Formats: sequence, structure tokens, C-alpha cells
Amino acid sequence: MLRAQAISLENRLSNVSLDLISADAVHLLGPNGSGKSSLLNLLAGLISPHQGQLWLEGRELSQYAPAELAIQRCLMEQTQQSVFALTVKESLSFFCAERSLPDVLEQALDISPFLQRPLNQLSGGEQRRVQIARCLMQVWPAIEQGRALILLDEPVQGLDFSHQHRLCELLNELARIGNMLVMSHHQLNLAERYANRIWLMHQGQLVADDIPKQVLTESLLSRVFCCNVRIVTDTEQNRLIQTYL
Ligand SMILES: Nc1ncnc2c1ncn2[C@@H]1O[C@H](COP(=O)(O)OP(=O)(O)OP(=O)(O)O)[C@@H](O)[C@H]1O
Repeated sequence: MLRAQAISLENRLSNVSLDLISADAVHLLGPNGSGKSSLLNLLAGLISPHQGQLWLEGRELSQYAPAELAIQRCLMEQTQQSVFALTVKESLSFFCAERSLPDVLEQALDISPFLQRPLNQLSGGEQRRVQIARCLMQVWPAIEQGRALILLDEPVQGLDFSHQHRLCELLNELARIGNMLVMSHHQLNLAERYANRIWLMHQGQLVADDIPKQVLTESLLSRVFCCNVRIVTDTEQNRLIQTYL
């Protein structure tokens, strides 16, 4: 379990309290600048709150040694550029020692066709898929045991629709076996379909923490995103969220 109690970060986050439990698949939503990346960095233990406290499995997050955290929680940052001219394979082994790519990652992320190619010559979406694989492989033994904390900042950015769905299916499966997942993004319909809980940020505050049906409402989304939002239901009773100015 990960618990944040009244955490604040100067001018970025204000008085955020939340609990993340085993098997949670949380989608973190909110307008640009609302504090999503800041919150993920705090939950990862990369920065410390100016006020409030964070606990991971009952222990203060600040008490964990970096090496201890590195085998239990992973954070994929929104922008991550390789400074080395490595192939995809070299890049994966550089970050993940001798581990080979697990089959479930390969099935969802389709990386093997470009394993021998230089990372910096891949398309944006292909690079993103490698970045996700690298992040998950960092904590793969913990993931297999269902005790990892997986934090992903905009992992679907740049992915085509098929890979967006395949990634969300994979992540939900990892959550189902006990891992804790938080992923930020801007795709309301993905959150509706895949989140078991949504955290909605607005101006540095957590303004909603609930199941998709409670958070994804026309009135709340319109207010937070300053946009018109319409929710329609198709013939199979799926809710589809439309946005327009
Ligand atoms: N390192 C930093 N130091 C000071 N302020 C920062 C820093 N990084 C971000 N901010 C500010 O903190 C606020 C929250 O930024 P954050 O990156 O957390 O938002 P976000 O919700 O992830 O946005 P986006 O959807 O654009 O990625 C913004 O006003 C931003 O300008």
C-alpha cells in the first residue's frame, strides 16, 4: 500500500491525500500544469514534499535507500532522451542487466522487430514502447510477485490506437496480479474503459478520487478542463466521452 497524507509541494501541489492499494489501476487525469507529473515524482520518492508524509508498505518513503526502491517501484517519465547511441537491445540490457524481454511485454509492445536498431532512429511511438518496456523490466521480478509500484507518466502519448489498448490490457493484467499502477494521460475514453479508479487533478489539488462513472461526468469534466463535454451511450451501453470547444 502507498499512502500520501496531506502532501504539498510549493506552488505545485496542495494538500493531497490518497491511498493506493494492491491491484489498483489508477488513471491520473487533469489539465496541463495541474500537477500530475509532480505527484508521480513524489510518489516515486524522487522528490520530497514540503509538507505532509508518504508511506510505502507502512514505512516512510524517505527511509528507503535508492537501491531498495529501484527494485520495487518504477517511474517512466514523460520525456526521457537517450544520451548514448545504443541499439534497442543494448539499451534494454544496459538498464535491466541480463534479463531478456518477457513474452507478455513483447506481445503488448512489439519490440523484437527493432531490437538491433539504434534507439535514436526509431519513430516516436516505437521509442515510447521501448521506454515502457525498459521501465517495467527494471522491476520485473517484483512485478511477477505482484508487489511492484508502477508509475507511468503519459505512457500512451504517441502510441497508435492498437498499442494504446494493448498496453492498457497489459497494465490491467499486471494490476490484477497485485501490482499497484498509476498512469497519467489525457485520453478520457481509455480511463473510462480501463481505470478501476481515477484521480482527477485541478490546480495542484486532487479534486476527485473515485470510480470512472463518478469522476467522468459532464459537469465535473467541463469545469476542470474548461471545455464542453458530452457523454453518449452506444447501443451496447458503453459510455463515450466527446469533447469540443
Ligand atoms: N521542476 C519544477 N519546478 C518548479 N515548478 C515546476 C517544476 N515542474 C513543473 N512545475 C510547475 O508545476 C506545475 C505542475 O506541473 P506538472 O508538470 O506537475 O503538471 P502536469 O499536470 O503533469 O502537466 P502536463 O499535463 O502538461 O504534463 C506547473 O505549473 C508547472 O509549471
